[in-house]
Amino acid sequence: MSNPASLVILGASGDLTHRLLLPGLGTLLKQHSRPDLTLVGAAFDEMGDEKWKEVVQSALSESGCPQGRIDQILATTRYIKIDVTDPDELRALLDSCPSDPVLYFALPPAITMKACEALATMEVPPTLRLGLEKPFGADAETAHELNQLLTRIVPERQIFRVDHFLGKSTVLNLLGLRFANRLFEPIWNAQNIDHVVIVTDETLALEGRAGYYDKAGAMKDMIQSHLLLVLAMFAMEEPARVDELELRDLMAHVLRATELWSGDPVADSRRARYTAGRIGDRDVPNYVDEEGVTPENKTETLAELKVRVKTSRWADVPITLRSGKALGDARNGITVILKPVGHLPEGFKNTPAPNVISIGMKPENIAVGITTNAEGDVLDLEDSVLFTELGSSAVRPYGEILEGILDGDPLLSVRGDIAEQCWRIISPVLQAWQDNKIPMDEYRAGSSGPANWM
Ligand SMILES: NC(=O)C1=CN([C@@H]2O[C@H](COP(=O)(O)OP(=O)(O)OC[C@H]3O[C@@H](n4cnc5c(N)ncnc54)[C@H](OP(=O)(O)O)[C@@H]3O)[C@@H](O)[C@H]2O)C=CC1
Ligand SMILES: O=C1O[C@H](COP(=O)(O)O)[C@@H](O)[C@H](O)[C@H]1O
Repeated sequence: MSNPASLVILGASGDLTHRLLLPGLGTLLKQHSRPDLTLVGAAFDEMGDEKWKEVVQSALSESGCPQGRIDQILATTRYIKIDVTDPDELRALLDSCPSDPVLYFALPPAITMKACEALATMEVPPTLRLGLEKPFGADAETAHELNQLLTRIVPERQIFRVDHFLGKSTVLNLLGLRFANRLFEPIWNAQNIDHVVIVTDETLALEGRAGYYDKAGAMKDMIQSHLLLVLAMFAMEEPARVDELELRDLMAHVLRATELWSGDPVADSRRARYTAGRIGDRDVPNYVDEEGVTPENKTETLAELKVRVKTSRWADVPITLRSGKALGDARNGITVILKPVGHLPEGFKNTPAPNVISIGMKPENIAVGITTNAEGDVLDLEDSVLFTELGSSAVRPYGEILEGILDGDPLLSVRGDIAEQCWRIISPVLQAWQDNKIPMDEYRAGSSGPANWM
């Protein structure tokens, strides 16, 4: 049985709310009825209760939530027009919640900061929980300030820094794959792994999100948060038990040891921006011509970063993190390229390619490349793949994340020091980019990236 809670989505008219948050909630409600959950939508927009209910109905039914449970939510949900930076309006919003409030900040980071400053000036309900979207702050300094500000509002246990990649089943599966198999953990180290690549290439372009994205860019939007956390899960030492304290300590340990590969941001990072092109049957405009974009912001839509984890397990293993938008093919996952075998017996007709382990995040799967003899020829080597599709979790990543917040379980939320470490790692790169030390390359929308990156 769940506790009564009022889930207040600040930024209810935004892209995140209708595209990921509400559908995630729908998958959660499909699994577990939460009769005591009240949903409140709040934003600047004038949309009103009726339009909000349409948004909720459409997003929850798209996720397969049974109509009976949708009706339960629709019976009490309402929409409030608010400027979240105004303390009086926030106060009134909190006072109107019928049960323990959970404020979910689906807002641009600068607005989240202002809303938290407003909250810090008032007395809040002692049970108030805060769910904060990424990017957490806008740089290392503001992330630190935000952490300090938040602890003036509620204790750390009531702060949920959201990173929905931690709710993805393949990311969680890194634990099972490594620590519940004899096969993988013994080779999960610099003695056996040559290099690692973690990629999220999207075919989505800006999708009307200039207000947020043009101030963030690929490095802050994806690498600073999601991909560094995936790296932390990928590279962590073995936990004694799977709980919040162990996992978050071990993730922090990896991130504290993570540095730019050579220490020089000019050598260890690249950035690029898409120009007009075609993706499938969609024409995509030049990024700088997209509505709401300020070309002077010099926002990158594709970023790459090369790092190392300075522990004996990972010494000298280059790890590349890459993420971009408007690319021709979606790629989403971790590729682990193993070293060649120590010694290959003489006589084989060919040299085997290195074994590759691919952990797909979307779709979720694991592929292990192996080399065997070709049929009927003991000396001819050929490559094949052992492949398993991971059954996608019935609850989508945002459903998992919301479940943690509603149940008060911080396992899948990002601890404050971890968020700050992620910023520390990319800070020299952001500085070098700001100082124009690294060129802004270009790639055609629908291509696989800049020609000089191949
Ligand atoms: N979209 C995505 O795919 C993902 C987004 N996120 C994160 O979610 C956050 C929001 O992103 P996204 O939804 O894309 O952004 P949008 O620009 O689409 O939405 C921002 C929302 O904030 C509201 N807002 C802005 N200022 C105020 C204010 N002063 N008072 C009240 N409401 C305000 C807007 O209201 P109005 O429209 O009425 O002005 C709108 O509802 C970002 O931190 C982003 O990183 C995380 C994962 C995925
Ligand atoms: O956080 C974000 O993630 C989405 C990609 O998430 P996925 O679960 O669909 O892979 C990305 O499109 C968006 O720009 C970013 O803010």
